[in-house]
Amino acid sequence: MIKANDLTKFYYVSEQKKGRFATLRTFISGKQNKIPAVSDMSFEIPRGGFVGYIGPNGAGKSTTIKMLTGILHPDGGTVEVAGLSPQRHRKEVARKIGVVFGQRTQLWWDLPTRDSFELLAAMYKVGKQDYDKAMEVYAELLGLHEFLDTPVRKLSLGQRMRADLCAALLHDPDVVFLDEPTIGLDVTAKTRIRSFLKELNEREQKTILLTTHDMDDIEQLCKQIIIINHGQKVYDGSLDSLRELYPLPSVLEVEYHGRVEEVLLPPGTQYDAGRNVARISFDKQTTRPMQLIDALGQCGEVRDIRVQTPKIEDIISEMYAQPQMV
Ligand SMILES: Nc1ncnc2c1ncn2[C@@H]1O[C@H](COP(=O)(O)OP(=O)(O)OP(=O)(O)O)[C@@H](O)[C@H]1O
Repeated sequence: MIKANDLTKFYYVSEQKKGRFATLRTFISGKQNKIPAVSDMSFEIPRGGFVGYIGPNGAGKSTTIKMLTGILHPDGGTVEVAGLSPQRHRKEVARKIGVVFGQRTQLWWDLPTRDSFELLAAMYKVGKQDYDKAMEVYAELLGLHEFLDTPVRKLSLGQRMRADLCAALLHDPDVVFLDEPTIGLDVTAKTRIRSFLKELNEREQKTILLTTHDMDDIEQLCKQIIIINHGQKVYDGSLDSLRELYPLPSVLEVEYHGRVEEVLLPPGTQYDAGRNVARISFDKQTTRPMQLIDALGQCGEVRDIRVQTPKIEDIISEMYAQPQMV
């Protein structure tokens, strides 16, 4: 459904002069540096795939999405979405894809949410029957009824994200690109969006490419992950295989009120007497955090519990610490 072949993109950035009148001298010199944002990127995503496209800040994720959606022209390589080139067949591809940028909205700020949907449906030439059917399904699944008549600027972030998802799906695209759809949302809002995306992929067989910095999004949703760093692909496969290659533990931290029975702490626990905090590493695949919470709860009166899961940045650091695998 999506094919990228040696996809490459450079940006040209003015060479910054230093010292007196730096801005003016930068402007006059006109010298530009060529910065590779994406280099020789190749991957394939099958119909019905759910792919996490991940990497640290500045890795080249948004630049790739912009090339896949036809917003940017590649400097090298080719891309195909639903059998078409987004650059040569931009309009046809636009009908086959839906895009959500978590940081921006495609809805009209001052209009009631419903009016934005109607405008988008008219732009995509969605017939009345299809529009009504899509609204019936998505408004229900995303819980939009309560704010359909509210202006977009008055929506909470979670409500706006749900509305943006609906807007991206009204023309029934085969492929959905999601750039950080859960950014800034609370746990309940994230859970709601994730279960919707799962259903969209499983029931409607939409092909989804998701960029995110949230490992829980990846764990709960993605069948395939592609990791990029400095514009290059460093991993393409399942999360389970990645975990086997780079096992990284989660960490449970328990903070206590008052005295702690240190002798009862499970083996491997580090206890920081100054902060009254116990820390233990565990593998989420083999150990349930509840078992450890129970054990640590026996050692004193618990004030707070925190679980830290490995971050994608940690996995990438680990990959570079073991370069033979990259
Ligand atoms: N318009 C631009 N002009 C010049 N350089 C750019 C431009 N857009 C992005 N870049 C640079 O290209 C590289 C890749 O940027 P990109 O936005 O694709 O990364 P990203 O992985 O999406 O990052 P983030 O997770 O922070 O959104 C970065 O070094 C960035 O500074």
